Amino acid sequence: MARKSFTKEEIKQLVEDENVEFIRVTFTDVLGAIKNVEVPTSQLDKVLANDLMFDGSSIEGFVRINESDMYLYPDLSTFMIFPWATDSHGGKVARLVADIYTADREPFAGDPRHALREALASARKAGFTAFNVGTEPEFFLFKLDELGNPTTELNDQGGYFDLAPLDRGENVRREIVLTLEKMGFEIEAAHHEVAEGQHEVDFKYASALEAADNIQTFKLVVKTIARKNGYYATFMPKPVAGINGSGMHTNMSLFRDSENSFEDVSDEMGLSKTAYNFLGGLLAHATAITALANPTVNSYKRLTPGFEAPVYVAWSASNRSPMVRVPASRGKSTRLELRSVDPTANPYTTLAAILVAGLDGIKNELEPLASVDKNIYLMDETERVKAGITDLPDTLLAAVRELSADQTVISAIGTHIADKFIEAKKIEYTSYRQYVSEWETDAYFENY
Ligand SMILES: Nc1ncnc2c1ncn2[C@@H]1O[C@H](COP(=O)(O)OP(=O)(O)OP(=O)(O)O)[C@@H](O)[C@H]1O
Ligand SMILES: N[C@@H](CCC(=O)O)C(=O)O
Ligand SMILES: [Mg+2]
Ligand SMILES: [Mg+2]
Repeated sequence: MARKSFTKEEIKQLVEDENVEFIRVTFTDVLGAIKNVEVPTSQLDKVLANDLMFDGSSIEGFVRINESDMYLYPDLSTFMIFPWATDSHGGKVARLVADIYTADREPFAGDPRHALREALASARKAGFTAFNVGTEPEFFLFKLDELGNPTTELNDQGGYFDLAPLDRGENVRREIVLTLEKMGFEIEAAHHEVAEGQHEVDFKYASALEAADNIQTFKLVVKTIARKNGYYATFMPKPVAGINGSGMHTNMSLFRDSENSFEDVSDEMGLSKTAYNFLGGLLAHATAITALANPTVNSYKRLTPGFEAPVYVAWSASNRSPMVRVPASRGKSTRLELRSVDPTANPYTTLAAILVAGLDGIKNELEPLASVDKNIYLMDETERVKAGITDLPDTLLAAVRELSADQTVISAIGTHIADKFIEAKKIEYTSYRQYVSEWETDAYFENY
C-alpha cells in the first residue's frame, strides 16, 4: 500500500473544492512531540514553494538561537483534511507533514523524519524496496471533569474484548475508527484491551515513513475524538499501577518489490535467512533501541513481569512473553513483532534504529539465539542464563547508557539527534530521582 502523491495543482484544487481555509504544517521534534504552524490558505503558494520558515531554536532538540531560521518542506503525499475541524465560517482545516531544511536549504540533521529517510536509503542500497511497519497502539480513556480537565477516573471496568455495557468506550472507539477511515486509514480491528479503561485500534501496515506519519496522526485523532466525547485519552505507558500498561507492538517486514523477504517456505518455521539475521540484529542492539522505544521514566514501570509486556531480550514463535514474537501468519504477512515499544516512542527515530539494527544483522549475518518456547516469566534466573536470555534495561538511565555505547544505533539517528536526546533524557531522569514518592514514604518513613 503506498499513499498517493498529490501534485501542487491537485492540492490547490482540493483546497478550493473542499473549502479548506487553513493548512497546518506539522513536524515532530527530537522527543517525539508533534508541532505545527497553521497558515490561512492565502499562504498556500508559499507553503508549496518550500518557503515557510520557523524559529528552530524554540523547538526541543533542534538548534541554538544563532542559527535558528529553518524551512518547512511539505511532503505532498501527506495532504489530509481533518474531518472534525471547521473554522467559524464552516471552512475546513487540512494538514501537510513537512521535512525540515536548514537556512542553507540542506536537510536538517536534527529532523527525526530525515533520520528515517536515511535509514530507508540504506535499506534500498541493501536491495530492499520497502520496510513495512504495522503498529498496535494501546491507550487509556479517563473521564473529564466539568471544567474539561482530565481526572484519574477510568471510563469503564471492561476487560479484553468485552462488549457494552462493560465497554463504555465503544462509541468513542467507533467515532475514532470512522474519523480515521475518512482520513484514508484502513482499520483492521478495534477492541477493549485487558485493563479497565484500556483500548486498542489497529490499522493496516504501511511503508515505514507513512507508518510513522500515521502513528502521529493516530494519536492526534484519538485525543481529539476522546475529548469531544468527554474523555481524556492518554498514551502514557503505565498510567495506573497494578494493571496492564499500554504498548505499541511494532510488526515489521522487508520487501523486495511485491515479495516479502522474510518468508521462505522451505524453512521449518517459514522464515528466510534475511528474517533470522534481521532478528539477530534486533536482539544484538535491543538494549540500545530500548532508550528510543521506551523513552520515558514511566516506560520502565510497564516493562515489569506479569503484565504482558516484555522484560527480557528473547524471541519466540509460540508465546507472547518474549520481546520479539513471530506471529503465525505467513505469505505477505510473514513478520516480526517487537513487543517492547510503547506509544511514547518517537516513531521516526525508533523505526530508523530498528531498521539499521536489522540491516546490521543482515550484513554481519548475526544469528539469533534459540527461540524460547516457555513462559519466560516462569523461568528462574539459572534457566534464563543457560538459555542466553538477558534483561532489557530496567530504567531510563540504564537504557540511555546502552544507547550511548552503541555506535550502530547512534549512526541510525545521527549524532545531532543522539546528543540532544541523551542530554534531555539524563535531565529527565535526574528530575525524577529528585522526587520523593508516596511509595518511599510508605516503605521507609516509619521504619527508619
Ligand atoms: N508483512 C507485514 N509487515 C508489517 N506489518 C504487518 C505485515 N502483515 C501484517 N502486518 C500488521 O501487523 C499488525 C497486526 O496486528 P494484530 O493486532 O493482528 O496482531 P497480533 O500481534 O496478533 O495481536 P495481539 O498482539 O493484540 O494479540 C497490523 O497492523 C497489520 O497490518
Ligand atoms: N498491554 C500489553 C500488551 C497486550 C497485548 O498482547 O496486546 C503491553 O503492555 O504490551
Ligand atoms: Mg494489544
Ligand atoms: Mg501484538
